[in-house]
Amino acid sequence: MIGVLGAGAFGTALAVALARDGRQVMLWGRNEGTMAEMARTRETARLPGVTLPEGIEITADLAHAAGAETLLLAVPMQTLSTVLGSVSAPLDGQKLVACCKGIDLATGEGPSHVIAHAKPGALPAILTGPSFAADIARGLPTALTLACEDAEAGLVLQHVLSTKTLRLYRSTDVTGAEVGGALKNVMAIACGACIGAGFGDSARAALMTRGFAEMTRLAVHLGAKPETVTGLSGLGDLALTCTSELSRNYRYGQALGRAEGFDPSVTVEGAATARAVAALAEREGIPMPVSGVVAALTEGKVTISEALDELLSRPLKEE
Ligand SMILES: NC(=O)C1=CN([C@@H]2O[C@H](COP(=O)(O)OP(=O)(O)OC[C@H]3O[C@@H](n4cnc5c(N)ncnc54)[C@H](O)[C@@H]3O)[C@@H](O)[C@H]2O)C=CC1
Ligand SMILES: O=C(CO)COP(=O)(O)O
Repeated sequence: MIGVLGAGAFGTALAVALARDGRQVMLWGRNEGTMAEMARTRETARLPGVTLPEGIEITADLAHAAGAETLLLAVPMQTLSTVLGSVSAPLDGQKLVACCKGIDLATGEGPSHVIAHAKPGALPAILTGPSFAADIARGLPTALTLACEDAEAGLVLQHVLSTKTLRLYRSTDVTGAEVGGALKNVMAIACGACIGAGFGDSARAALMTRGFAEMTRLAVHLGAKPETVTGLSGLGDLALTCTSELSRNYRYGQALGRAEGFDPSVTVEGAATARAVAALAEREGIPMPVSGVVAALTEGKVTISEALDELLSRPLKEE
């Protein structure tokens, strides 16, 4: 049995893909009324046009869902610690796969460390890479990274969670996979802002490349392998999110670039993560100029033209 905690777009899409491939899945969401409606209609507004297969048990009972041997944690990053704290069972020996992307603002940690602190007896892993929930739910071909420090558990998870259209590549470099997934959202905001402000495609390509350099610098500093950053979880997801209007982070950036408002109920992981990264970079003494500018932009501390000036006025250096 696979339990999915978080019945938003991504958790539901994963549940649909796994159930379609014959897995028994429990999908948990915190709102009883919403879950009852989902169970009745077998539909959700988060994934229009998608029918939830019968193999998905829909529940608002957290303790029940948390009993599954494998748990996919598909809640927003800044709520992960609270959600895990609401599960009273220790989850010892259970595989906890973080499906969220970001860095916890309160602790400066990625999802696997948040899991390790909340449930020290569990086996943490991360599922990350280029994939829009709508694509996964429609059964379109997708390739992701499944990273787990315990190689044996990683192998089991790779097989449990791969389907005919969802292809998982295995890694033991959890830090590298987490940093890639977290930073690509920050860079997507930067790229969206660049396009929204009319700075052009050449500027966006420069931001993606320098953003990738920042991603690599932080990941390697934290002990990751550089080749992980060039994989699906890093470069792959950066390429998708910085170039597609289907990305919420990119669209949020576009709104910033146009000095327009943005619906605060939409999940935009890169905003809080930019602030977490800026604090981490300062603490560790790592230059992360694009992340710093995105953090300042999202906090309203600089305008889009001040952000551009800040990046362009940096001392000239070697690539
Ligand atoms: N939507 C996508 O295409 C993808 C999303 N992700 C990641 O998945 C994570 C979740 O994103 P989405 O599902 O897209 O967001 P969403 O906004 O569609 O859904 C978030 C869900 O979390 C629930 N939630 C919020 N706060 C909660 C709390 N304190 N306790 C319990 N539940 C809570 C909401 O009710 C909602 O059902 C994010 O980290 C995102 O980066 C990863 C890959 C693709
Ligand atoms: O992570 C994603 C694609 O891999 C989804 O991106 P957004 O959260 O920006 O929509």
